[in-house]
Amino acid sequence: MTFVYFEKYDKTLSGRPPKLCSVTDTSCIKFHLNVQLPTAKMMAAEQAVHGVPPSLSAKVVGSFAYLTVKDRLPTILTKVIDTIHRNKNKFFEEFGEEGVQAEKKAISLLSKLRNELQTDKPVLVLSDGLEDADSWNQYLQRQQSLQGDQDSVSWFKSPWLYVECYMYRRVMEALWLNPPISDFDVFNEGKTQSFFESQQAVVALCTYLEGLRKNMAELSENQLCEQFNKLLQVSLWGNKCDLSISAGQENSQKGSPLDSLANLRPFILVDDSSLVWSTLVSAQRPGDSGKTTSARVDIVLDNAGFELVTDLVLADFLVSSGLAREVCFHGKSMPWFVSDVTAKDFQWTIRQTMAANHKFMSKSGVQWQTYMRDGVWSYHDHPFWTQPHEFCDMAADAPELYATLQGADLVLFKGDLNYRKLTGDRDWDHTVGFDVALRGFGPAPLCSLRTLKANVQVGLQPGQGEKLSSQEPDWMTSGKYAVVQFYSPHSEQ
Ligand SMILES: O=P(O)(O)OC[C@@]1(O)O[C@H](CO)[C@@H](O)[C@@H]1O
Ligand SMILES: [Mn+2]
Repeated sequence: MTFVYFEKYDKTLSGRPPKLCSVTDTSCIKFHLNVQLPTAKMMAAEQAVHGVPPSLSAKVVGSFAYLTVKDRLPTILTKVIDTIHRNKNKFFEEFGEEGVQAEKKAISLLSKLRNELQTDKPVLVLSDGLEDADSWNQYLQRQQSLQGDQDSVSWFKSPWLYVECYMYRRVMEALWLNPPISDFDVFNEGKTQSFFESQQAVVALCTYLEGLRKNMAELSENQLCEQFNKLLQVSLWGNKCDLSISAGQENSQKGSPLDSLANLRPFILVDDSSLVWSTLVSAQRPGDSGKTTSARVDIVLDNAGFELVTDLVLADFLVSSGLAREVCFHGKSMPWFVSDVTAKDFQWTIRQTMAANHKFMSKSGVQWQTYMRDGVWSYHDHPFWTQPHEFCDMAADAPELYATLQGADLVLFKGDLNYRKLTGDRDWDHTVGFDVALRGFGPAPLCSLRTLKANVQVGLQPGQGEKLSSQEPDWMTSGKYAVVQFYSPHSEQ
């Protein structure tokens, strides 16, 4: 099991994570603040108390969590501050002096936040009166009782998943407390840029989709399955293009994504796509009027820009092939992890696709708008997706969302953050089963489509993780590897 990695001292704030070296090479440890190295004994104690491995945390000096909290999160906050400042004139034009005052106050709150983070201050209660504030405050209490009263819940001492989500919620607070700029999306520029920079790839995908739509009726079941696998993999690798991992730096798709699939195949560490396919096929049932009914597929979205287009293309294929009768998209209700999809991004992407100066791209956009209008597609943004909970908490803490997902025949979870929440962002042994790591979460058959960008990975073959660790110490965080990992609650009955 990999517990601790140490960072070679590196002052650069390059987007990609710095090189990691193994636990045995302690010469390069850089101590930060008063962070204590947890011993194997401490970790074992936590596991004994909670019955599960400990949460990944910045308290493990040199770990990816530590590097993220120490370097990447402050960089993201600095960019947020810079973006707000650069938009000062726009705020003045729109709202006059009030807009400029709001800009100043928001920046001052964000600088304070960055300082709290960098000096490992206690996590503060939220008092902005937003709908979800109570739930965040209850979660803070929960963390405090899990941690014991000795230390306050703080940026470097508490679970990484929690503090990282909390940072984005505090960015929301800084804007929300400052009308008239409350609904300014600080990450919007990066998301739209990622879309425009991927135009060539988007055109290639829409053109391919058009060809498929035309010939769909002639495809044999095998050919349909082959096309499904292709578009599933395009959506999988679309997850490489997120902006949070690169601290907001440009990260788009240039050439045709379909051409790279064969070369990328060896980097899929777990491929359960045949189980995803059989789930879709077995959801086809004879309906009342003699017509076959097919699956409802839910897609828990991750990033806007190119990744979202790959998801829409997959969803279009599912519906136009008849494999799905309905697709429900789940997105975020506030700007989140730099590049995640909000309702505005979702609508904007469809509108931009419609307005494109390319026949098949605009045709796809019109088709997607029609699916939305007719209710074949729908978009939902439950507040639970922007809370810090592990998904095993969903049934108790967001029962109505759990019930909604139970109505699906298949739920696709896109991206790394969703994987972290599915597995609780814990230091699992790599050979632990995905079903075990889900800890009871299973509203419906589900599949994670994720490129690896955080050091949690379960469901590998014995020795597979060790081999990768010895060859490429950053295999879990480089975005080079991916998984298509499936679980069905029905197969346990
Ligand atoms: O969910 P996504 O978009 O695939 O990735 C989000 C992400 O970049 O944010 C975190 C780093 O700050 C990592 O867990 C993860 O790699
Ligand atoms: Mn994301």
